[in-house]
Amino acid sequence: MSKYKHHSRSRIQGDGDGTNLPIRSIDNNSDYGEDEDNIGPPKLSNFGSALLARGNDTGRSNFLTRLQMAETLTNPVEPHSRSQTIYSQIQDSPQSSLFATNHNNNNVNVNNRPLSMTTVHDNNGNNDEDISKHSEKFSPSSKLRSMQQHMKDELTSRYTERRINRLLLSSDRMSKLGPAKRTSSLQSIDLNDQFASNNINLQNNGSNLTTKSLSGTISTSRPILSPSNTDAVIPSAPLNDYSNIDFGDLNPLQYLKKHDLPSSELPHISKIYFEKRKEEIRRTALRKHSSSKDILLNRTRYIDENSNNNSHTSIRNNSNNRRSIDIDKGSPIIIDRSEEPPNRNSIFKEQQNIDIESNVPANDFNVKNKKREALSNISLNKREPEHKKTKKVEIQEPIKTNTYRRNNIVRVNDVEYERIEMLGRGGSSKVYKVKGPGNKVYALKRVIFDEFDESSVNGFKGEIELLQKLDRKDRVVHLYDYMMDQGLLYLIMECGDFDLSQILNTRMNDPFDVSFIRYYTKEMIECIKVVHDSGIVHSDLKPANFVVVKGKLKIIDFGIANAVPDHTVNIYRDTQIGTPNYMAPEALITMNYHDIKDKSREDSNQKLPKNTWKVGKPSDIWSCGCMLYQMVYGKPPYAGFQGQNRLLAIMNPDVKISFSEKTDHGESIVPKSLLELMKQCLIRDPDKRCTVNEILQSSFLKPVVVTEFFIKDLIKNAVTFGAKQRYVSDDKIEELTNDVLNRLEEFKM
Ligand SMILES: Nc1ncnc2c1ncn2[C@@H]1O[C@H](COP(=O)(O)OP(=O)(O)OP(=O)(O)O)[C@@H](O)[C@H]1O
Repeated sequence: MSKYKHHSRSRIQGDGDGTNLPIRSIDNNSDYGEDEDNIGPPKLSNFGSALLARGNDTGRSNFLTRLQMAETLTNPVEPHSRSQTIYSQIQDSPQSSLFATNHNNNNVNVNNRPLSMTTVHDNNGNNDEDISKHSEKFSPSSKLRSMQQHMKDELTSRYTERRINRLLLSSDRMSKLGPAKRTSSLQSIDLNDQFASNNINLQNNGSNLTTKSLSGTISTSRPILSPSNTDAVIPSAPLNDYSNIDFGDLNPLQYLKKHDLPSSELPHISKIYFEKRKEEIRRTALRKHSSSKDILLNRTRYIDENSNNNSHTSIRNNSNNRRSIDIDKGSPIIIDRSEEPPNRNSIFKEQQNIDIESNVPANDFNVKNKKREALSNISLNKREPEHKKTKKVEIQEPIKTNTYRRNNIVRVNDVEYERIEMLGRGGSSKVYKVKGPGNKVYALKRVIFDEFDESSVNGFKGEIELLQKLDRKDRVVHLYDYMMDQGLLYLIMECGDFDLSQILNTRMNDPFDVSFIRYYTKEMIECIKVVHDSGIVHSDLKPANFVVVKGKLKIIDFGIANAVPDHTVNIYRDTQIGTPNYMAPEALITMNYHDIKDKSREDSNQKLPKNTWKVGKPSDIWSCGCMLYQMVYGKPPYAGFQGQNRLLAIMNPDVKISFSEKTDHGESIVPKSLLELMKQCLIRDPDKRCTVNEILQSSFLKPVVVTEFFIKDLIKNAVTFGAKQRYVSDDKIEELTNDVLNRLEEFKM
């Protein structure tokens, strides 16, 4: 610093009078922003290096050319040492000063550049202060002096220019951020500067750059906050009215130069410039604020509407159909907190933050007033827009990532479930494998229904009730939790591994395996028994409604199930739903109220809707028969008929189901017990159909398994008995037969 001071002074002393140094710039395109990294004023030598290293080769070569010209004029005979010294100093020595350093080594090659053939230095250690003497020593010509003076002027003006710009920049910054650290460096310049009389005083708000005079050296004083202090600076009156200046991309200094204005106008122009900048910043912030306010308003309105209507993000069209919202795209019920509008507290916090950051001395009355004013205008606009913009992006970013993450999260009664994969989908539902608290795996069924359709609401309520009723029954998936809200139903259930339809599909081309059929038939009937024993008709039994949970088949989905008192009782539906392939004829045949002659309704004169369908426990048995049939022959009984014909075929008693003794593969013989069971399940008359208990006791599910030895022994005993007894009565034969059969019971599986 002192070095810098010293050289500055030397230089001015070299000027002779030291006054009214014109502010000039060699390079109008100087990027003063580069200077931001330098703390404190640049050293002259740095500046010299920067001048050459700026990348402007033209500028550098011009400068060197001028040096060389001066050299040539000064010393046409011995051109070597002096300019080379300058050149190397400029290029190489950040510590040295262009005119201050004494160099004895005149053969320094910097950056492999050829040594300059000219010099303004001698080898005797004369420094820049003595340049004029030096010049006189070698050549007293006035032309040389003016040349050297010109160069010095140029450097001085460059330095001055940079310094002013730094001051302007720091002043600009101060206007936005309040006094910053750099202020102290500015102050230290001022304190150390012996040319304090030639000050440029910057006022704190950055808008007033005032000066008494500009001369050889420009120093800055500490920004003055107190209004009384500002009196100390009396700006000279502007030559013109600059209030309508259009700066374009120019800063005040560039403007000054462009319009060839005297440097004394710089403070006035700067004032206008900063005022305009401030106004621009304010407007940008206001725009930003108003748009964020709009968003806030919209969100608030949106939330209000939703809470008032007790609805959620689902959108209905006029025909009352829910817009299908895929859970993949985010559940409407999920509250994405990252998108919640900022509340008043957060805004207040932001204001506080801004106040803290602004770091304005609190004891200053004006500043306090400004603070209040800024707060009342919502002080989001108090900071630099660029800075704010960056901050805004930072806030926005997590929303994206959050959105992605939250798409996998579903909240049911305040418990979060993370989606793992989709297990299956039904008519109006999707079922997901989810991870819940404690990393436990569940099945989450999400059903969209018309919340304004009473029957569907009741239907789903019924399903939940049935699942709850059957809770803890071993053959029904366990319902852990549910949430029914605004057209969406969430069921958190026990998770199965596969459903029966998947199992059947994978075994489709496998050889006929009676054990497999027996096993799954039994599993299926066990499930149906639990349902029927609870007085419930499922009425939509199909392979997809059975899932294997830890090796056990369990029943899911009671969507259209109904509670009925006993096997013989039917219920009457006003809607025909179910899966045609597995539906019993009675569930398909439309009845009108004249046709209804049902035991359970004889005593009632109740009018029934015109189109009704009769379903009862036997309907489930029919469905069961269809599934059995599919396991044996690969497809349900009427699957050969397409579309409408299938329904007609099921309803038509003349369309008989064929029970082949051979499977589709041809080779295998279908066991009689199995054939018999299928026939019993697929009897058209529901009243004649077998029940679940009968199926469970059927010889197919309870076959007699005896050993070869048992058969041999039986035959041997029968022959021996016949040989000994010449006459055996019919009663005796019956008795013996029953005895054998009773013994066989023990061999039933
Ligand atoms: N608890 C569960 N565990 C494993 N998978 C399941 C579970 N619940 C349902 N699934 C799977 O999701 C599919 C559809 O489920 P579900 O049958 O309950 O839906 P739905 O809308 O009632 O279908 P539909 O109305 O057509 O009967 C099932 O076929 C099964 O593959």
